[in-house]
Parts: sequence; structure tokens; C-alpha cells
Amino acid sequence: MKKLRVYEYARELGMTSKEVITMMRRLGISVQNHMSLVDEEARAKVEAFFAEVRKKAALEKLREEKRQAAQVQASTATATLPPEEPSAEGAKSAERVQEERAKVSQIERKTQPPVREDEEEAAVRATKAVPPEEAAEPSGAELEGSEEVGETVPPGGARVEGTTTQTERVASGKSAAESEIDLSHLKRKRRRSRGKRKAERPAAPPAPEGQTPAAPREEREATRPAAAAEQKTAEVPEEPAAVPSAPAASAPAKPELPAPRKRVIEPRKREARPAREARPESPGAAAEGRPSREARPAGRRPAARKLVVPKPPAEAQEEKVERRRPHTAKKEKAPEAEVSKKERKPGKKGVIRERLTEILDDFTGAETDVVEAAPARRRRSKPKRRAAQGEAERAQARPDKVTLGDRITVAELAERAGLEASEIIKKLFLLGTVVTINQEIDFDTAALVLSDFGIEAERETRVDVTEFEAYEDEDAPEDLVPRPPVVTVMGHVDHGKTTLLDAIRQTRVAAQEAGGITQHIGAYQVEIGDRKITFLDTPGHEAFTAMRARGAKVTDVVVLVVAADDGVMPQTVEAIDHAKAAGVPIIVAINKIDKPDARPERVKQELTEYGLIPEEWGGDTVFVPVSALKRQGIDELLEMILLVAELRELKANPNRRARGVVLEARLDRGRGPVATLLVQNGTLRQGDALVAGTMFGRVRTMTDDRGRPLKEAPPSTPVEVTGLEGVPEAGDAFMVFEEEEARAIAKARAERRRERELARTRIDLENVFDRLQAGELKEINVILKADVHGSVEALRSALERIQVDGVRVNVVHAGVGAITESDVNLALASHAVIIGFNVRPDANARQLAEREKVDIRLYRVIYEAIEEIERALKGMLEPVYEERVIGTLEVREIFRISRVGTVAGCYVREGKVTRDATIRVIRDGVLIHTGKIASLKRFKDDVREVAAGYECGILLDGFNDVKPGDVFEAYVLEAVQRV
Ligand SMILES: Nc1nc2c(ncn2[C@@H]2O[C@H](COP(=O)(O)OP(=O)(O)OP(=O)(O)O)[C@@H](O)[C@H]2O)c(=O)[nH]1
Repeated sequence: MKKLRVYEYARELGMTSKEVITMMRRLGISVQNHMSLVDEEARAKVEAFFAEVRKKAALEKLREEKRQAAQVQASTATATLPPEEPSAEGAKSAERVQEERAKVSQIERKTQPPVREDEEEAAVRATKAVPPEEAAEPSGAELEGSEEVGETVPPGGARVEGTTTQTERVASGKSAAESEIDLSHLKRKRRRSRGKRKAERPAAPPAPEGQTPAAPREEREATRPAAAAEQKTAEVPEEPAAVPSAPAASAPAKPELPAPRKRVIEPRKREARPAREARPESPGAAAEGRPSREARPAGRRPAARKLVVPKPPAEAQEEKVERRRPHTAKKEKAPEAEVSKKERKPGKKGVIRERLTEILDDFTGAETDVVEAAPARRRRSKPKRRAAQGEAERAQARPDKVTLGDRITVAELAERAGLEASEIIKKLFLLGTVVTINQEIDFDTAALVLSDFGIEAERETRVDVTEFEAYEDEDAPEDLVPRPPVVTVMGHVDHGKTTLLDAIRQTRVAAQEAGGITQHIGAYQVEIGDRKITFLDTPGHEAFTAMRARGAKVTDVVVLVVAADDGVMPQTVEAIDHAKAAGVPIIVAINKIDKPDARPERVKQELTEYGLIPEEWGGDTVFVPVSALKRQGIDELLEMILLVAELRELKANPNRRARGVVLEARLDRGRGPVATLLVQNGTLRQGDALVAGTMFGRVRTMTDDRGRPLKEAPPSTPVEVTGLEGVPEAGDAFMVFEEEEARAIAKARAERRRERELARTRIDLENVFDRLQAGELKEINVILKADVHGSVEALRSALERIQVDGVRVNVVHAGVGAITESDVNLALASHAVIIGFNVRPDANARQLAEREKVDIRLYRVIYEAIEEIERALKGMLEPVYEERVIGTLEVREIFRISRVGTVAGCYVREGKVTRDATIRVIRDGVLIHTGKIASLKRFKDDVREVAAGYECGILLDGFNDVKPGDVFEAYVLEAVQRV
């Protein structure tokens, strides 16, 4: 026969693995867990046990039925026969005994399933000659079956005694038929084994005297709880001496039990007996809620009751509660709660499981006092309960939220979260990660583990002390006051930007302060009534975008100058794109309206194509016709600027330390570093210590755009300051600090900037894929420049159609003409790649692109451009490497070293040689070898590089055929832009 695992066997028996394991252990079968194999011997033991149990159950049922039938008969007999005729009664009894023995034999022979319930009951009734005393006496291990047992006994029929629980369960509506269906296959099994054993079994015991006839079933059931409980308390362990007088009765009541079971049982029996004997008689049934003895018809009171030593109410109650509880149930639960639980009528499976649990508990302790057993159980579960209590307390003490850094050791996590390190290790193990207590885990893993304990993990927000934001608290709304808007003027070449800026300044400044000397400090302020506007004095979008590329958001409003006689030109479009990219509103100044060929309506018309629709046409763009030259429309333009700014609700808090941006900076021979600062928030004061970019400074002098000294500069004020220790870069942010703090921060920022510059990676088509993969990019920004408008549009639409895995190409700006510095700045600010079709970058643009590592790709065929972008998105683009010769060396001497090779003694003629360079060996103008350097030494020391004019020793990797006079050309491979 195939060996089964415990769980399979359990399934076969209709029990849980746990139940089977408990049962097997109690039967003395060694079993580890649900995966243990169940051998033949073990199975035989289990089956023998089931058979035994079932036999006992049947016998007990017979006894019960018989006892009740006998009571009825006895009462009839007493009425008709004089009591002094014992012989006649005895003869009758003997007759009945014979009859019943025959019936018992008949039952035992029944091996053909299914046995109908009535047959079984009849059989059971037929063997009811066992005296009640005996019913209370059989071996503890053999489970006293009651009627319900026969009906609802779980697989194996392991139910032993008619306990209160059982009876209540029957009363609670568990029908015999239900159980019958459920367990029929097991019953059949039991019957078969019973049939086998039949030969060994003695006949049923004779009926005792004085038994009352069987009561109606309902009545019996009603009395059963008390009776059963009482029987239980009166049960005597398997001791032949306790078996009542009828000789025939003793034998069937004491079938041989499997030996292992006895071994298990014995210690408990010994414990149990004194306790039970010591128990005082107490009529506690009523108190226990069981039908009271007094309430029952006296005639039907079983004789067994005489032997009953009822438990005190408290004990009995405890027993009841205990027995109802499965092992795992919470002991703290009040008995009332248990009762109500019981009233909920457990499902069929629940009933079976519960009963099985009881059976297994009682398997060795049927005769054992339950009250005695209960403390034992409590003792067993105490550590568990304590552990559970401890766990509950610890859970309460745990924080709801724990703040963690990027990494944390298990031990530290346990400490912070109020957990045991072992719990964390266990959880991680279940998650598939094996860690030790001192091992570090990352934030995500820690968060996952903590979530299992209901603890939220919060990531520590690290303050970058080099970022000014770290020192900036949010302003309270009540501290904010309106500030002047900051305006940038943009437009195509010669459309009149400078003239307009001059016109504004001169109009306003001249009007206010005749004779005032204006200075070009990069920005100026004009006053309109009590309001002010700050203009950035650097026209064009180059400065604007250069600023933005440095992270400075300076401009609130863009004035787009379009010459009415020229209309929309490439730089007009560029300016629109730049402003839009920065999210800054545009006011269109249609300039040169004084010119006869001015066609302002055409300008409006053309601009609609770029989304700038005049208000009178239903759009929201303000158009102001002006003549910069003739100073016309200037006031209207300023009014409109104020209006647009008002809508933006530009506000700042003047009552805090100043923060802003460096607009311009230069080194003045006489004054040292001079910088134009735009105060964006707070008020800058003379004497303030500040950090501008990476420079520390103290405001020594502060002047406005007209050269007037200022003590204080509120928000939106441009000022020229001296006192900086170095020249910051335009676009750098500045902020005021305490002097010491300012010095430290300036130093830290300088350090940080160096690191950033080293690590700076700009978008290029080679890293696009990696950055897409890393989730850093969602789309790829492109700046498109081509020779003719047709090409621009063709490329634009082709690129915009490319879509790889949901990633799109976003054309930030497209235009006709060479790639300019402005394009590179825009690419820098918008993290874009520049694509040139039949155009080239001008010298400035090339330099800036090289310096800022902006990727410029040039194509002559549209198809190539599209293919390359597609390949970049798919991560298939191979970087292009280029050789760069770094030095030339001359071999002057050679040294052959055994087990090392030939070392070339070289003189570096030009450039340098580095350890990672590749060497081309050239002899008489012919290349004879190319390979890596195995070792580069100056005298005896390994060195990284050797400069021109020095000698060195070079050992080539895998090449020893070096001769004096050879020329070594050292080069490195560099990934280059595909320009
Ligand atoms: N008739 C007329 N000419 C103007 C007007 N505004 C500017 N101009 C002329 O247009 C020319 C170019 O003006 P600028 O102010 O230098 O133009 P810009 O946009 O600053 O030019 P760049 O600095 O080269 O980008 C000059 O000769 C101005 O005199 C105007 O309103 N009417």
C-alpha cells in the first residue's frame, strides 16, 4: 500500500492534520508534522483505535437504551409481581440477557454498509443490558458512546462520552442524519473492523435489575446532559474491580485497547482519580443550566446516578466551558460568551471539528476528571497566553509611524519600531530575503516589513544645506504684500527691443528726474503713479533662457516686440517658445506703428498661429501698438503690464532676509567684484552678509539703476552691490545669512558645484534610453533647426509621430537657420537634444554645447534623423568613440626582465602618456602593434601618467617585441557627440 503523508491521511479520514497528529501522538505513534509518512503499523493502530472507540460507543448506546427499557419493564413488573420473587425476575433477566446477547452479536456481525439508523438503534437497544453502574465504569480510554455519539460521531467514532457539549450540540439542531451522511464512509470502515473483531468479543452483559423501560427519545435527550455529565464524573478508569457484578458484562465492557494508548493514558488516570474521589457530591446540575435531576421524572432516573459524584457548580461550569473551547480558543472569554457562541449553532463541519477536538482531548482522559484536565490544559497554554498578552502589550507600545533613512540595519529598525529583530528577520525570510541582525536593508524593504506590523514608514527628508530652499520657510499670507512685476523684452532682431527699453526708461525716468544719469546695470525700475515695474535691461531671449538654464525664475511678464512692418520672424517664434516653456505670460508690443508700411493686423493674424490670440478676437493675449522711436503707446503698454501683473497677484514678504538672483556680475578694477542683484523676496540691506552663487559677501555699497545709494532694497528691486569676495555668475541665486553661516554655506556650495560639474550629464541620445528606463524621462525634448521651412515641418511631423513604448518626442522649438547659442541655452534649460538638418551650429553655439555637454545631432537625410531618434528611444544607439592622441613617446632603451617581459625605456616627446592609454607601436613609419599598457613606471614607482620631457618605463600587455627607436603613440578612446 502506498504510504500516505499525514495530511493525506487526514484528508482520507476527514480530519485535520493537526487532529490526526494529536491522535497519533496519543496513540504512541511517532509523528513529526503533517508531512510525516504514515506507515502500515501506524494506520493499523489508528484504525484499531477507531474500531475500539466505535465498539465502545455502540455498547454504551446499547446500555443506555437497555437501561431505559429495563426501567419501564421493571416498573411494570413491580406492579404485577411481588418483590419477594426474585427468581422469576432473575429468570426474566436471564432471558433478556440471552436475547440481547444475540442482538449484540447480530450487530457486531453487520458489516454490510449502509446500516440504517433504525437498524443500528435497534441493535444498540438490544444490547442495553449493561447496568448503569457499568456504563459509568468502562476504561477511560474507551470512549463511552451515547446515542448522539452514534449519530454524530466524527470519523473514527472517537467520541467517548456523552458530555454536556455533545448533548447541547445535538440539542442545538445538529441532526443525526446530517452526520450520518457525512461520516457514512467512516462508519462503514468502523463496522468492518468491528466485524473483524467480533470473534474476539464476549457477549453483551445481562440487563440489570430494576431498569425502567426506555423513555421516548426526546425525553431521553432532555435528560441526557445531566446524565452524561454525571456519568462522566462517575467514570472509573479501566479497573476490572469496578465492573459490576454481572460476569458477562465485564468482558464486553473492557475490550483490549491498543497498547500504545494505554501507555499514554495511564499517567493521567493516576492523576485524575484522587481528584475525582475528593470531589464532594453536589447537586450542581441546575446551577449549570442543565436539566436538574429533580426536574426529571423519578422513574426514569438512571440508577447510575447513585454513583455520580456531581461536581460543584463552579467546577462543572468550568468544565463545560473548557470542553466547549477548542484548544486555540481564548481562555479569557467569559462562559456567557461561550454559551452565546454555542447558541449560534456551529455549522456541520464546525461541529465535527469541535467534537473531534474534544474526542482527541479526552481520548486518554475519558475517565479523567475534566476539571483536573482543564488546569493541565491551562498550564500548557499559559506561556502561549502570556506570549499573546506580551505581544498585545508590545503592539500597543509600538509607534504608528517610523521615520527612516535610505538604509537601516535590522537591529536598528527593530529598536525604532519596537519589534524583535527576530520578527523582522522572519518576515524578511518569508519575503525571500535572508538577513542577519546587523545587515542593512533599504527603505522600501523596511517599509514593507513594517506595514505587516501596521507601522507606517516615512522617509527622512534630508535637507540639502547647500540649497537655499532649506532655509526658506513659507511666508504667511498676511505677511505678503504686492511687489512690482519683473519684465523681459524679447523679439526678433531689429524689431526695436533696445529702442523700446530706452523709450520706457527715458520716458519715465526723464519725466521723473530730469538730468538723472542712468546707468546700465542690467535692470531698471520705472514708476507709474505709486506702482513700479522692473525691466530687465538685457533684451532678447538669450539672457532670459540663460537665466532659466541656471534655474533662475526671474521674469513675471514677457513683452514680445514685433515690428509691424516685418511681422512674425524666426526669433519671434523662438521667443514665444521660450516664454511658453517658462510659463510666463506674453504681452505683444506691435512696434514701429509709425512706419507707413506698418500692418499691425497682419502681425495679429500671424501670431494666432502660435496661440497668441488678441482679446478682441476672443483670445486672452494683450496686444499694444507702440512706436518706440516716437515714444507712442508706451504708457498704454506699461498700464497693460501692470494689469497682467495684477492678475498674477505677484506678492512678496519684505520683512525677511533677502533672497534673489544675480542678474549681472563683473570684476571692476577699482571696486572689485560688482554684481547686479534682483531682490525677489525680503529686503536687502547694506551690511548684510550673503552668499551669491558660491561666493560669500557683505554688502558694502548698494546703488539703484540711477546710481543713487540705497540702504534698503525691497522685493523686485534691482541693485548694484559691492563687497563680494568673488564674481558670481549671472543667474546664480543669492541669500542673506549670518556671517559665519554665510561663509560655511558658500564653501559648501562651492564644493557641491564642483561635484555637480563633475557628475553633470546632459541629455544626449546615448543616455536617453537609460534615463527613460530609470523613469527620469517621460518624453524626449527636441530642438529642431533646418535650412528651410519645409524641412522643419517635415521633420517636426515625422518626429512627433515617433512613439516607442509610450514615449514621445516633444519638439520644444523648431526653426530655420543655424544652431545658435540661444538654441543651446534652450536645450540646456529644457533638457533637450538639438537636431540640425542641413544646418550647423555657429562657433558660440558649438563652444557652449561642448562646455555644457548639450547633444547636437546633424543630419542630411530626414530618414536618418528619424531612425536615430527611434533607435535612441529603443536603447539601441551605440555611442561613437573617437581616438584622441594624447602623446608621442620614443623608445630609447629596452630592459628584458625574466618572467615579466620587455620593458621599454621611453622618453615622452609630446603630450603625455597615461596608464589607461592605448599604445600604437610604430617602427619605421609602420604600425606593428596596438595594445594596452600593462605597467607604467617612473623609476620604481607605478604612476598614472607621465608628462612630456620625462622618461618612463612601459611594459606592454602581451607584446615584448619592442626595439630602441620605436615610436609609441599614446591615445585614448572618447565617446563623442555625433556632430
Ligand atoms: N520707425 C521706427 N523705427 C524703429 C522703431 N523702434 C526701433 N526702430 C528702429 O529699428 C532699428 C532697430 O532697433 P533696435 O532697438 O536696435 O532693435 P533691437 O530689437 O534692439 O535689435 P537687436 O539689438 O539687434 O536685436 C533702429 O534703427 C531703430 O531706430 C519704431 O518704433 N519706429
